[in-house]
Amino acid sequence: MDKQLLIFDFDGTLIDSVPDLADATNAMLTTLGKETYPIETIRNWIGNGSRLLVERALVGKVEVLENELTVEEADHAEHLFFEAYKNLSGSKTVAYPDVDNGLKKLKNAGYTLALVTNKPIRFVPKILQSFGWQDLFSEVLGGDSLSTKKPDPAPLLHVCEALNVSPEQAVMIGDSRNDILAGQNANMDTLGLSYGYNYGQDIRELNPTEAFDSFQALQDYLLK
Ligand SMILES: O=C(O)COP(=O)(O)O
Ligand SMILES: [Mg+2]
Repeated sequence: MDKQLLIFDFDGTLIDSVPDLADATNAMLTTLGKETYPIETIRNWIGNGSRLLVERALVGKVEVLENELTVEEADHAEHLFFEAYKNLSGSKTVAYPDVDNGLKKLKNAGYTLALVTNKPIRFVPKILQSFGWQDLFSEVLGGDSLSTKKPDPAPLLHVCEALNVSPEQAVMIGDSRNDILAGQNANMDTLGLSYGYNYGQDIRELNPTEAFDSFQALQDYLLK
């Protein structure tokens, strides 16, 4: 493939972090004396960063209506979630099959790698370190690194600028509509992965440039 820069999403693309995110969400709900949810429900609330995950858990559904929660209520719950996730993050999180090897092969093949996640940046270095990936990525941005997050194109364009690569030379790779829309909004090719978290919707419905059912298939395509 004639691209230079691969911008990866994190949760649902490289790592399966749902078990830890679900535990932290349920710990927060338990502290608040509220009903907890099964992991399969919580999986469909991931993708727009921690704040929206917390708000969705508080109302028990994906769509959070205006005025359904007070800012104070959501702030307090988010604080409880952060405390729980700080302790839990990484304990049940695993890399998807072939990701560890695949990332190293792609880097060795000459691609520049970057990471753009909607996860708050403070949780990212510890997880990268736990997989020994701290030196793989030339740029790493979290959901709160800039004033906007995916599906806004700003984080992707920021990475391109920092690495002096044009959007045409970059490709966004992710599991969620937020990744595909961010890439499309940045005028980049997009590669979708079907195994992650996309609100239960097939990633192909977002019309990515290509879509794959495994990291191995993605890797084969990129190394062709
Ligand atoms: O934190 C989230 O909501 C999702 O994170 P991601 O952007 O790495 O998939
Ligand atoms: Mg994701």
